[in-house]
Amino acid sequence: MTGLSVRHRKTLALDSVDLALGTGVHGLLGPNGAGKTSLIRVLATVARPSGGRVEILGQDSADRRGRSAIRRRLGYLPQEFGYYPGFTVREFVAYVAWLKEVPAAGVPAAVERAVARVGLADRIDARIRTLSGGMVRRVGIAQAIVNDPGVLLLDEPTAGLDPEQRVEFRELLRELGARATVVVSTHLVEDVAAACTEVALLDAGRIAYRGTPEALTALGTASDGPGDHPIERGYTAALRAHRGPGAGAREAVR
Ligand SMILES: Nc1ncnc2c1ncn2[C@@H]1O[C@H](COP(=O)(O)OP(=O)(O)OP(=O)(O)O)[C@@H](O)[C@H]1O
Repeated sequence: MTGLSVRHRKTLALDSVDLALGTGVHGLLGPNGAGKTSLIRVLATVARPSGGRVEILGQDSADRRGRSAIRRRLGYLPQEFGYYPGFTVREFVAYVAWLKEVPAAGVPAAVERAVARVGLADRIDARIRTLSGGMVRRVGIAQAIVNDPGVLLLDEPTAGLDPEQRVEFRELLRELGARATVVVSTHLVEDVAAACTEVALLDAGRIAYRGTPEALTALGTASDGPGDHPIERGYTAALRAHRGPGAGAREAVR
């Protein structure tokens, strides 16, 4: 994306962001209101930017045909994930497969594979309304991966997952990131440290930091800022450097 801006009435949620994302798992970090959801919604083609250009999988998202092509190859788990409570897991994930134009003959196997990958094979014929919050979140992840997406966008996917499920989910992220471009917005820096190949830190609609989780951790090791874990200290150090005046700020940005 180049020069990407998103405005909500008077709020500039994204301010001319340039970002290129390739295969791998990209952790999108930032304080509340930094613009993470606004960025993911534009990448998911559910929101139009106010300015700038977005190219996804070689297609221009400003172009109607480009958007249709992108949507077939995209997986998206929104922060507020809408589903039909009366559907079974199998019915719901199959419905999304159909929306994504997965060839009909391949749908049953694709659904079973996606549901198994999130550890819900034994609940595949349960109605979604009978599942726990964490299980519903996993249904959300299953629907996002059913079309074997080239770009997978997950907005706070680990919210509501218990620690064991989070560990399993990180493993799944690493697997998915081997072949796809995965963007994960999260407040949990441990998830980033464990599963991401790259980090983008947003602050007030701008990129405050880009680097590997290891580099962010190293920034934390060198800082005496707040945080219980070096990557948390790296997060606060990068934010402070971005916000503060002087040469230090520029150094931390790049
Ligand atoms: N529909 C909307 N109408 C007005 N302002 C909005 C709307 N959606 C987002 N905003 C504003 O845009 C800015 C960016 O919001 P966004 O939801 O993208 O941030 P975020 O990084 O995802 O935050 P969080 O971590 O709290 O989910 C915030 O200032 C928010 O108040």
